[in-house]
Amino acid sequence: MSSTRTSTPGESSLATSIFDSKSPSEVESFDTRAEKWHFATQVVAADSSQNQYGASSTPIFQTATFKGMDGPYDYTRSGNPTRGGLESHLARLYGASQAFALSTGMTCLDVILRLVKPGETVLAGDDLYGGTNRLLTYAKSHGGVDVRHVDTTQVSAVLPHLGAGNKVKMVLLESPTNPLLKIADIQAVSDAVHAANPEAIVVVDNTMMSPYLQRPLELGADLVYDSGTKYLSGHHDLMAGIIAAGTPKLASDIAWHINAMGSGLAPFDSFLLMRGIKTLALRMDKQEANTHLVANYLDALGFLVHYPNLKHHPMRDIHWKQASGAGAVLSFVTGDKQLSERIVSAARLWGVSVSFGAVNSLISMPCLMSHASISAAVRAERGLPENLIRLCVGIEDPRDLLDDLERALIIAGAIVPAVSKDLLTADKLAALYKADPEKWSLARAAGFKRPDGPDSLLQGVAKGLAISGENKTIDEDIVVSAPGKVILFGEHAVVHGVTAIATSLNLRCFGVLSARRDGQVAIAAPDLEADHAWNISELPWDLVPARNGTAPSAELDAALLSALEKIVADAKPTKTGTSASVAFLYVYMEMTGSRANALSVTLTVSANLPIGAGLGSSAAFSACLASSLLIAYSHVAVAGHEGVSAPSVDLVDSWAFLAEKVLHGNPSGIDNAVAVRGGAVAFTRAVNGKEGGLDGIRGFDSIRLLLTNTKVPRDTKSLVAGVGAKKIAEPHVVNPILDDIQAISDEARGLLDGSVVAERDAFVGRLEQLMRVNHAHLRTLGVSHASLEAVVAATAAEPFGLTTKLTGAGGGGCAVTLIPDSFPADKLDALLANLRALGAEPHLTTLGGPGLGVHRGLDAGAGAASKLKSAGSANLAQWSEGLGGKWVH
Ligand SMILES: Nc1ncnc2c1ncn2[C@@H]1O[C@H](COP(=O)(O)OP(=O)(O)OP(=O)(O)O)[C@@H](O)[C@H]1O
Ligand SMILES: C[C@@](O)(CCO)CC(=O)[O-]
Repeated sequence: MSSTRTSTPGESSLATSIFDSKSPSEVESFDTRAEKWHFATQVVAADSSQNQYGASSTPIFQTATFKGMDGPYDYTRSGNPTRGGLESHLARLYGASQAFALSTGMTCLDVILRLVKPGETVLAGDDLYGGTNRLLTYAKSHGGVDVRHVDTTQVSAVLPHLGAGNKVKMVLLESPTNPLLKIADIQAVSDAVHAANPEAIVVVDNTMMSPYLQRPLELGADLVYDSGTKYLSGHHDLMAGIIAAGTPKLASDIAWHINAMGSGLAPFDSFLLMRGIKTLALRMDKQEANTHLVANYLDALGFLVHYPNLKHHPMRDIHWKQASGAGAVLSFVTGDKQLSERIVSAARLWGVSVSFGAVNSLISMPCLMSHASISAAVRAERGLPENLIRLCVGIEDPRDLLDDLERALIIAGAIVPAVSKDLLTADKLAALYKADPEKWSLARAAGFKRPDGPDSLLQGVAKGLAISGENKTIDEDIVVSAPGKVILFGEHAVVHGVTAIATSLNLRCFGVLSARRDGQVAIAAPDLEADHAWNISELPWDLVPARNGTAPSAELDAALLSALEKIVADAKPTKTGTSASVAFLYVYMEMTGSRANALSVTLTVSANLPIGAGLGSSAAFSACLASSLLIAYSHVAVAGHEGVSAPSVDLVDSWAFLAEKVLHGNPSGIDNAVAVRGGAVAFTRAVNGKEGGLDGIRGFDSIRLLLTNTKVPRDTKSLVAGVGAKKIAEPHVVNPILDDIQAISDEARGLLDGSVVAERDAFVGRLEQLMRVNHAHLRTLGVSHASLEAVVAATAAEPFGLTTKLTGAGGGGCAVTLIPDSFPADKLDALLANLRALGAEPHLTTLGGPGLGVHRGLDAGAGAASKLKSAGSANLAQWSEGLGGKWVH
């Protein structure tokens, strides 16, 4: 830092200050010590210890006038102790003879330009802030100043203007420039200017760097100004400008003008600025680290990025010679102005705002915003691309910043998933971020590419926004399937945090997501006699909740849900068709995010599962819906003939759960967990701070179960809600039941997984006993039904003596009967006949089996969707065989 420093803080102000009471030796000791401190210490160590009450932060002297004739202050325009304290502090930070705090950065330039007389020349850069340009133009038109714009980032472009006869009084530099981040060699230009004319002054607008990263007075400049609104304050809650003068002569000239014009900073703003400055180094470090990640990410995606830390920056070496950091502003070119506009308007976390330097991140298009006052022709002449986007990076978590930026780029059509790349799972990305944030940012970029092809960009843009009226769609059919489930113990109780035991079923729902090219999205569910299409442009996209990353929101959005219920009701579907359509549109819209990202597709679904019978038909449907859309949007990759990876399974589960929430209101998540993962599980929902969990169990396949559909239709949503209401109204009845069902599930789990060893007969006998008690509890909870009790009675009657329990939501639907190993076939036939006579439909169904299935290697032209639509639920196995290829799980 310069050795020209203030001997007392007060001297740096226009007037002497309250610090005058300090003895020279005290002041010396502070300054001598401060000399050795690093910048991050100096910004904090404002020397305010000597004010009259020993206030540890500079007090606000909110007064216009001061009493008396011979005191150090008389009028705040000329001097104020709060401003004086700030200015002393700033003088140290800039290594200046004196520093001045003014009302704005532009006021600083206005004051500085007053040092130039009519007829004298000002050389200014050609990549300047719009406001700077405006003021210079005024000086030219009204002040008779010869303003010339040259490329000040090339010393050779400056030299020809310095010869005799040019009357160059001032050379105005910005480095890095705004917004193209070009670099001027401050030292080389200063040397050249001073060699040509010792009277000429070099002025540097240092706003992009702040004195933390660059101190131009040390490089030979004469005056520095800085918009204090930016990094110095850091919070966009005040406006200020700073002038730091390298010599007493310049300081006294500047002081004269400030006093004459009255442009000094007000006391309250001086106080705020002082407060902001103390965290300058801390903020800048974090903002810069974030900017490196964003710059790397955009660079790796193939955008032309301007940022002095990137290896390809043409003047990187000069920058690092004169500055200790690359700052927190970058700009990049997309190649298309409308594309840039869409990116900017799709950003959510990045605020669309002019200015920079605040702790929050901002995105802008300079040509439309900060540089709009420069005419389009001049912008073009100076090489400022209209599509340039400027990012001013804040202190947020970089994971959120990249998430938001990535989402904006996708929505705008600027990048598309690089499907050929192995997509990193969320877990791997999280680990990578922890280990090496830079690698993490590059790995994220590797998941995407810019749209390629002959008219790559324009095509991508058109696709991205569907401007051509043609929505994006998928390249080939996506075919999926998922099983239903049987709950053996714990239904309903599981909603309230009790463990339930369930297994998958060999009955499944099948789904085909197929392409459309008419700007519509559709569902065809022949089992429900539902076949509906909606115009994508007419869906309520403005209601889609903002979301981070690929996971769904935790809660349903009431506004979106009710809007979709209304839209679906207008199509007048059947009751089941209504709920399926609403669930489909809800998941589709939330996953898509915005209209620009929407795929025009049809989901065709059909199941050989009875619907609304307690066997998890809704969860199987939800899993098909979630997985096919996740594959379509490339959030889930199915590589070769391998199944879906574990993290992708979790992702499908979370989206299937979202659909279940639409269908069931308050589901526990057990049905979708089984539909997606298959096999048998012990599932505990995380509620009321209790930890949830999901464990696979074996042992189900060793027992024979008979499933009987009472064919009495019911609605899971209202049955679940009924138990919830009872729990609130009669906790003394419901809570002990829940505790007992927990004990039942615990014991059953032990028996099934073999951790409780029992003889076979005792094992079956105990399971039957547990089923009886569990069924009685469900009856008390009010979810049994006469039709279910009839099945219980028919199976218990002599000569059968079997145990039956309702399964799933109850209220009708299915019952499950345990068939002991020794139960004879003829008796079983007789039992089936009795059940049929009751009007029920008994099935000896195989339990267990795979979860989510994805079909690979579909025969071209298989017409999977139309065949599924017409197959009929009894013929789905045949339909599946006719697809060619194979299922992977
Ligand atoms: N084959 C299908 N096609 C389209 N939608 C279906 C299909 N099967 C189920 N659904 C959706 O799931 C809903 C049925 O859900 P419900 O929860 O009432 O029954 P369930 O899932 O069979 O029973 P439980 O939840 O007790 O196991 C239907 O109204 C429909 O919205
Ligand atoms: C009744 C219930 O426990 C099972 C429905 O299959 C509800 C749920 O867990 O979401």
